[in-house]
Amino acid sequence: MVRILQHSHGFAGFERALEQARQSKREVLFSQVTPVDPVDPLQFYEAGYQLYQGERSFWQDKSGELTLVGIGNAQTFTSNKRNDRFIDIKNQWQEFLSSAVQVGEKKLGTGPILVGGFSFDPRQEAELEWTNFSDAYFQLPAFMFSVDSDGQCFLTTNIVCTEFDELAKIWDRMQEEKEKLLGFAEGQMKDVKVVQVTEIEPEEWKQSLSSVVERLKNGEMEKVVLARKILVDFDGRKRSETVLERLRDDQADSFLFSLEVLDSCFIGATPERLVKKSGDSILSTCLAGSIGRGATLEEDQLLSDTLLKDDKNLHEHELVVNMISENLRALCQKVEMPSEPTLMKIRDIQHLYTPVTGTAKKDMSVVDFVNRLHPTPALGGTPTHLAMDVIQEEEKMNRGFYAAPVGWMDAEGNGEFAVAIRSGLLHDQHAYLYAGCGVVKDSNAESEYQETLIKFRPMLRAVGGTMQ
Ligand SMILES: C=C(O[C@@H]1C=C(C(=O)O)C=C[C@H]1O)C(=O)O
Ligand SMILES: [Mg+2]
Repeated sequence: MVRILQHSHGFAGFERALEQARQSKREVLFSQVTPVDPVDPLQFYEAGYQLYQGERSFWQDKSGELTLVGIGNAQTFTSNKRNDRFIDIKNQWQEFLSSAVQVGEKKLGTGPILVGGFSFDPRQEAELEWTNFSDAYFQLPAFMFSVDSDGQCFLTTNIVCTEFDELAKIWDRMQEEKEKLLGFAEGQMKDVKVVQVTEIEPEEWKQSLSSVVERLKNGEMEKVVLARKILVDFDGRKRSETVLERLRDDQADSFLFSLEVLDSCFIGATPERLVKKSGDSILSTCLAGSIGRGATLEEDQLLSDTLLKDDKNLHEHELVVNMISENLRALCQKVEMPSEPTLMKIRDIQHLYTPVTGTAKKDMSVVDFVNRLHPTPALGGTPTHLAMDVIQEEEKMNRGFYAAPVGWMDAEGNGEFAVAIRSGLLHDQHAYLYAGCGVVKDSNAESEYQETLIKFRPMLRAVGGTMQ
């Protein structure tokens, strides 16, 4: 566990961490939390552009309880351990923290925190656009700006000390950097233009979907989520802050995230929580079954009523509820949920929604929950392993981190992960956007295709593109 020196002055703690690194000849994390004046988190993100492009992260939960902006890599954690990628990251993190020294206030959402995500299915081979991402990628930011639910702001500075470090130099440099980042004045950003939006083989995708429907009718399995991608070309490199800004304006009640890895950025605004853990309380979400929004209140209400009674959508949804509740029961003492779904309405779409709460058994980390829950039938299918094989066979693409867990975790195993849908990857002068839908035996290729068009909308709008 992290040693917390509550009353110690920052520099004293830093000296101590360095001394420890020298003695043990190992890396020792020094982590300092200081309260800071409020600034716009996106402004802080933008402040890191010049020096830390490719090493930035952004997270904002859907209830606005916590915003995290990470700038600069104090350390990255990756894994190529395929199905063991969750446990591998958890173990690396615990091992890394065993010697850490922390000074300053200890509040949830501050201190040593990893921000990142996992791949959807490690069997998929990395296509060009995903080569920067391994089976798991997490950033321990050098500078992390946190905003809590009261709007209080904190800056965590993380320094990984080694036996060779020169104490005074590093300390001074970090203090200077910190001041620069916090004092950054927003500049005028030149935005790039969309040149072209291309759907990738939509007809083939529909055919493939129809063939899966046949297999579902034969009873081979119950549900498979099939996804596809579209390609957006720009006349230059699209900056992630412009996308985040648009997403924050349009999709404020979603989880907003960005994860820069070298010259790529995985970014999105997802309504779907996988799991949140704070102390022993657990929150998860079943989200599946969709219909569009109406142009008028009456039309919208009509669509809502239709969705709440639609057997095909209720079936899609029920499979998710069954899987999530069953798996949470294995890790919780108590699990509770309403017996009927309600609606989650967001700007372009409405979904069937069932929140699930639980009380975690002892000594669990949020990663243990992620490990157990991913992939849920909201993004994989039922039964899971058969659905994953069908996805692998039928989808002519690599999902990368799309539809996979993205979020954060702290030293005590608290954290939150969302399911990274309504998302895309910025790379070179392109954005690759992803959307999928739950296919069951009553699915129809054309209407599932239409459902993906709606799901592409928020990201397409955020990158400045249009379709049709
Ligand atoms: C697969 C996506 O969304 C999932 C599929 C849904 C559906 O088919 O009804 C609804 C919500 C999500 O669980 C996506 O947005 O890409
Ligand atoms: Mg659906």
